[in-house]
Parts: sequence; structure tokens; C-alpha cells
Amino acid sequence: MDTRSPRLPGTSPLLPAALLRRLEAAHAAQPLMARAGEAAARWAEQLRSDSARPVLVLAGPGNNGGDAFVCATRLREADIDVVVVSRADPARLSADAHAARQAFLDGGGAIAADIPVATPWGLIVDGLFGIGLARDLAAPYAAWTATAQAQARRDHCPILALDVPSGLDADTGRAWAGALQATHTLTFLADKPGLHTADGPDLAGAVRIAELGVAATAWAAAASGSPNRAASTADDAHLLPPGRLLAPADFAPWLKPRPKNSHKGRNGEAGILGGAPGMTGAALLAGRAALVLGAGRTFVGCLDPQAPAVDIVHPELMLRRGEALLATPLSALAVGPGLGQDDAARRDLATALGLAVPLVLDADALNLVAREPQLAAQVAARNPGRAPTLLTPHPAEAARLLACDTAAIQADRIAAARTLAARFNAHVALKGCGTVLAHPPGSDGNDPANPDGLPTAWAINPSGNPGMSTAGMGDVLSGIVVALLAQGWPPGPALEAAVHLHGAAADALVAAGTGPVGLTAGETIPAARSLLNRWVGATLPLG
Ligand SMILES: NC(=O)C1=CN([C@@H]2O[C@H](COP(=O)(O)OP(=O)(O)OC[C@H]3O[C@@H](n4cnc5c(N)ncnc54)[C@H](OP(=O)(O)O)[C@@H]3O)[C@@H](O)[C@H]2O)[C@@H](O)CC1
Ligand SMILES: Nc1ncnc2c1ncn2[C@@H]1O[C@H](COP(=O)(O)OP(=O)(O)O)[C@@H](O)[C@H]1O
Ligand SMILES: [K+]
Repeated sequence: MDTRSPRLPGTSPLLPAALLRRLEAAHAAQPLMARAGEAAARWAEQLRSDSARPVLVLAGPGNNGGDAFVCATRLREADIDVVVVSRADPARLSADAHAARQAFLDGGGAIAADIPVATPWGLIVDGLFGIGLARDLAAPYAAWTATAQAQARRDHCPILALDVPSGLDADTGRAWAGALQATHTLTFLADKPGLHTADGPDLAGAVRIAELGVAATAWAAAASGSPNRAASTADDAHLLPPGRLLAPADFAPWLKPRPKNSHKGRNGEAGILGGAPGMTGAALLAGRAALVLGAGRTFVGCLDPQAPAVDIVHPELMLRRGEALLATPLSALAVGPGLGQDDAARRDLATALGLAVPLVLDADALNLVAREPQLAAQVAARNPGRAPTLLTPHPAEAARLLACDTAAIQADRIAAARTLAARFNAHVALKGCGTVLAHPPGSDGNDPANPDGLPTAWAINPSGNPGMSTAGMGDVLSGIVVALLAQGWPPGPALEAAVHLHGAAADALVAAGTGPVGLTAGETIPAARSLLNRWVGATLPLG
């Protein structure tokens, strides 16, 4: 029996559009559009800022527009005044969307060809485009999204997006030109990766899922090919497998309370290698994070010969030169915070890559690997079982590693993280808004053989905020990861937990008024400690 508390939120799947299409096809006999429009109307009723004002409903030329027509019909039935704007050609609508439009007209509704300029709205419903959009918004839609945005600001009213905000790519979180920024998004059947990374969180606002009567687990059958749709091998090869929206339940099994009979030797030796001249602060931040997040002993090796011999804030840290650190027995090592890229950095990194310990590579360690094919080969050759590698690039570092530009990384962050994981046989956290995690084939229950040759398991972290966009945050993350590794966490859960914990700590600080403006990396360290202890407490058996 599982004695763990259910208080930690559970795993929630993120489905790519191709899989949602399969799911839709497998449930074609069910009135999905009617349910989507009905669910939208129910939330719309609650969201109206002023019940005396009408609701503006924008209906597009596809099935997202069909959802909008159903929503408008239901709102009218509830005696709510609606203004529907649509230029959809009825002859080109799907059968469902055509029926939804006709039902709206049959019920006495009227369709306007443009957004009225003078009407103050209580709510704007965005049913222009959903998962079918794959290009910049064309006329008149780009003008409509701009007008709707301006009128929502003018009227202080919310914007409810149906399925996804129009113009947001549901798979990648990339915004096409003319995309609409919603305050709320009701997404259908299942949650979608694009709502949680890159531009997604800014455009989607608060996300709710309407499952439309389709069991949350039905995607598993759809992923392996729906009975209603013969899945070709070529299709499968390009099908992004489902991912997860990261939550503490994903790593709860490793949130173990310490035994009473504990001693520091049980909690591991964490090492940080970095701190070149002018950048010793980065290594100290990482060291302090490793110490405070529970490593039994923390060693910081600095390349700067003038580096301090003691950290006055945390004299518990053991400071030494880089070469001395590499000769110290360690349970886990992070290389990169303030490392620099000179010959000494390169030499020490090459030595570190030969150590049979879990190794976190960040910052200049990643830049050196990107620069030198020999180091890259050394990374890829490491044994993911005995000596796992964890990479924590931000988008610019990922671009250097994949020899492309940052925009290409941001255009498809999931693909970038998965490609890095496969190329370097490593666990990867591609940082930024909606950090994407990917794991090497065959690791931690990961499927060894995905048809596209890329690792299967990926996740998006929803915690964190723009207050974290400040120097030193990455160093703190490296320190948290190495602390968990030193305490015996497997690499995949360690990386996921560290990323989620660090973001959640920053969120707690912002909620308490510390930031987002002026939040410092150092402040996230004790906040992460409090949260980690709280999470460990929440997994204790009940009673
Ligand atoms: N999946 C499900 O399970 C369920 C799905 N449901 C709903 O269906 C939605 C998906 O519907 P969908 O496939 O019809 O696509 P949608 O997003 O309405 O847009 C396609 C239309 O837009 C057009 N178009 C595209 N880009 C354009 C542009 N830039 N500028 C101008 N036009 C552009 C495109 O034209 P085309 O590219 O063919 O020329 C086509 O006409 C989904 O998000 C959800 O809301 C629910 O009802 C229930 C369950
Ligand atoms: N807008 C944001 N939303 C969520 N997390 C963010 C955001 N900006 C930065 N972060 C997080 O803060 C950390 C910044 O790391 P990094 O860019 O390496 O900083 P540095 O190199 O300055 O230490 C990463 O964990 C990243 O995911
Ligand atoms: K929409």
C-alpha cells in the first residue's frame, strides 16, 4: 500500500497536437465540440468583469470557430448578450463547425463582419484559431487580435482563449505574428506543451483543462495508434511523444526524510569547480546552494589563485584550488560556475570529464564543450549509468552546443532539449521560461527506442518567474542539483527536482513581496531549503 500523502500535486500529461488529433479521431462519435463550447460558456459566465456588458466572441474559420459558436449559443441561452464576429465561409467549415454556426443563427444570433468600436465588453472570447494554426495571422485576423487586445485594456475585461490563445503554436510555445495575449485559457482534451514554455505562459494566462468526457488516460491508447486510424511508421517517427508538466509528485519517491541515525558521510561530498579571476562569486553561490540544500560536505575549487581561502558567510564551505578539488573524493561534481574558458579551465574540465561521478556541466563548461569537439566526444562517451552527465544550458549555451542561433532553440525548445540529450547522452535542463527537461535514452525508465532516435521522456517545469532573470541564478541551480546528487538522488529526478524547487522557491519569494524586481540569486537558496524540507515533510506517512 502506498503510505505517502496525496498532498503533493500529481503528474499531468502534455500532449502534442498530432496526438490530440488521434485522440479526437478515436472519439469522433462523441460530441466533443458541443462539450468544448459548453465548458467555455460556463467559465465565460464566471469570468465576466461586468454582467451588464455584452461578451465579444471572435469565431475563426476552423473548428476553434465552431467551439466559439457553441459557446456563444450557450451564453445567449443563459440570457447573456453576445456579439459574434466571424468571416468564416460556411461552405468551407467542417460539418461540426457548420452545424454550430447554423444552430447559433437558428437560435436568433447574428454575426458581425467586424468588431464594433464603441461597445464596452464584459469579456472577450477568442475562438479564432486553435491547434490548426501554423503561420502568421493573416487579414483580417491580425487586425482583430490587435483590436481585441486594445479593447480589453480599454474596458478592463478578461480575454478567454479557447484551446490555445490564437497565434500560439500549441506544440512549441512559439508566438506567430499577430498572436493574442489572453488572461485565461480553457484548453480541450488535455494540456499542451506550448501553453507552458517560451511565449506560452505570457499568452495563455491562467490555464484550465476541459477533458470533454475523454479519460485522461486515453492518450496512451492514442499514442500507440488509435483503432480508428491506421498509424504509419513514418507518422510515428515524427510524433512527439507525450511529456509531463513537472510537479513534486514526479520526484516524490526521492523526497526521503533523513534517518535519525544519520551522519555527514551519508549525505555525500559535493564539489563545485569554477571561480576564475573576477568570477569567484559564481562558484561561491553554487557552493552555498549545495551546502544549504543538504550536501554532507561541500568543496569549492576556484581557478583564481587569488580566490579567498574561506567564505565568511558560510565558513562550512571547504575552499581549495581547482586541481586540489579534482583530487578530492567526491560524490558529485558541478563544473562551470565562473569557470572561464582559458587553458586551465579547459584542462580541468577534461580531467573532470574523466571522473566516474555524476557531473553537472553549466555555463563556461558548456561553452568549452561547444567549442572543442574533443571535449564534446568525451561528454558523449561518459557512462550514463555509473557517471551520468547533466547539462543545464540557457538558450544561448544550447545554441552554441547545437551550432545554431538562439532563435532556432527558442522556436522549438522541446526538440532542442531532446536533441541535446540524445547527442550528449545526458540529462538536460534547457533553462528559461518553462524549462524543458529531457533524459538520455534508456535512463530512469526512459524508453530506449523512440522511432525518431530521440529520447522519449521530456517534461516542462511550470515553476519560476521573471525575477529569476538575473545573474547568478544558474549558479544556484547548479549547486542545488549537485547537492541532491551528492545525497544519492538518481540524475533524472535530481535535475527535475532541483529545477522545480528552485523555481518554486523564487515563486514563494515573489508571493511574499521579494521581487520579481530585484530578486537576488542568493535569496533563493534559503527559500529552496525551506521548501525542500516542507516537501519532505509532506511525503511522510499519514498518522
Ligand atoms: N482536437 C480536438 O480534439 C478537438 C478540437 N476542437 C477544436 O478544434 C480546433 C482545431 O480545429 P482546426 O483543425 O479546424 O484548426 P483551427 O485552429 O480552428 O484553425 C484552422 C483553420 O484556420 C485556417 N488558418 C490557419 N492559419 C491561418 C492563418 N494564419 N490565417 C488565416 N487562416 C488560417 C485554416 O485554413 P487553411 O490553413 O486550411 O487554409 C483552417 O480553416 C482545436 O484547437 C479546438 O478548438 C474541439 O472542437 C473539440 C476537440
Ligand atoms: N522568465 C523566467 N521564468 C522562469 N525561470 C526563469 C526565467 N528567467 C530565468 N529563469 C531561471 O533562472 C535561471 C537562470 O539561469 P542562467 O541563465 O544560467 O543565469 P546565470 O548564468 O546568470 O546564473 C534558470 O534556472 C532559468 O530557468
Ligand atoms: K483560440
